Amino acid sequence: MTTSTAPSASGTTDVVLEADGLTKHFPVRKRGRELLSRKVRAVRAVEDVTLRLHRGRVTALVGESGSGKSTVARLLAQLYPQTGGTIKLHGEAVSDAASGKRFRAYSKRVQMIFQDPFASLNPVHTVRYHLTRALKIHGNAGKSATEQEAALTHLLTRVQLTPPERYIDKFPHELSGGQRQRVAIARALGADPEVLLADEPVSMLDVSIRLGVLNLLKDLKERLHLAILYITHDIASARYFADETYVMYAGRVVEGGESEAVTQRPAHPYTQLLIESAPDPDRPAAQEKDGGTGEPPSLINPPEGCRFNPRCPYAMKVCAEKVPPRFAIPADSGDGDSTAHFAACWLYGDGLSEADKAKLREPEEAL
Ligand SMILES: Nc1ncnc2c1ncn2[C@@H]1O[C@H](COP(=O)(O)OP(=O)(O)OP(=O)(O)O)[C@@H](O)[C@H]1O
Repeated sequence: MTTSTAPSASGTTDVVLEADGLTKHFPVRKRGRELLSRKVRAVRAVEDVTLRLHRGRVTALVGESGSGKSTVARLLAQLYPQTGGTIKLHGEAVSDAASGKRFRAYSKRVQMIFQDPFASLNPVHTVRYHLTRALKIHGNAGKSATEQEAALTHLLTRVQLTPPERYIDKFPHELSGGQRQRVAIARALGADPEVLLADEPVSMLDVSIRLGVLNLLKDLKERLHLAILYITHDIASARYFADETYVMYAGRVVEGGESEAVTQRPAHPYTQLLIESAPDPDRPAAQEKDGGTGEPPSLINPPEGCRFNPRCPYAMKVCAEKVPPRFAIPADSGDGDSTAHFAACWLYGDGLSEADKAKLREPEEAL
């Protein structure tokens, strides 16, 4: 059974931001003999991505480097125009927010946090400058100096940089990586947004402080009911931190659903590979896989059908011919919402024999 609309793991209708069929192709500059050809070459970075972000929920977008995660975030932030598909905020199409005024109105509601807290703050300006600017741009600085000061104090307290007076006049170089990322988050909150798009917000931080920043984002989700997109390479952190998880491979979403289901009962062979190759302290090192055979494909000439098919141990003829739609994965108990978990994989297609499905549970035999 295919799922007609993008399934929501939450079952809620409180969708804040949604993408349908989102596609981004980056044209490649022609060289040499290509100059004579009319053919337009492009990096097909994001292809037909459908996802929903819900109020008060964290949605993880997981995948290896180059799978298109950051491009999805930048499209959702309207930093790039999309090649195809639609983006809706509270049901209203926002595809052309590129112009100054409309972009500002949009970015007030949808804010982005970048991976590198060292690059995202201007080294010649203090925390006060960064936060005041954000408050002013988005009309949240109040009507008097006292109100502005109160708004600054409130922002720093929100991101647990307390007492605020210890941080407010510091320059970025006087702060640790974790503190800088908290300032970047405070700056985003200065817009009073509904959506935070967090592009690998902890991957450049020391392991010891990552959890603190993730817990802060979780706290913001709960207190401010923000819809958060959490982009990561680390599927283990998605289980801990995200309510829903989508897995991307080579520009396409291959699996999605409640994080618990996706991480504990991964259905797509790529998700299984991702989980098997993630470091796990409870598993002997000898059992860890090395990421499987092969490399991610070229996105200029991606494989026909399922983009994972050249690496997939279960690949069938159809996998190299047709792009698989999203197939619902029934809950273990059989009584769950079967639309909550899906995999874009022909192994779950109608007509697949029980013997073929059983192979999925016995990967060694299938190989
Ligand atoms: N501005 C651009 N011009 C051309 N190609 C681009 C551009 N931005 C991204 N790409 C290509 O699009 C593909 C997806 O890149 P993207 O950065 O979205 O992946 P990612 O999953 O976020 O990777 P990482 O985890 O390394 O950031 C890559 O092949 C990348 O080289």
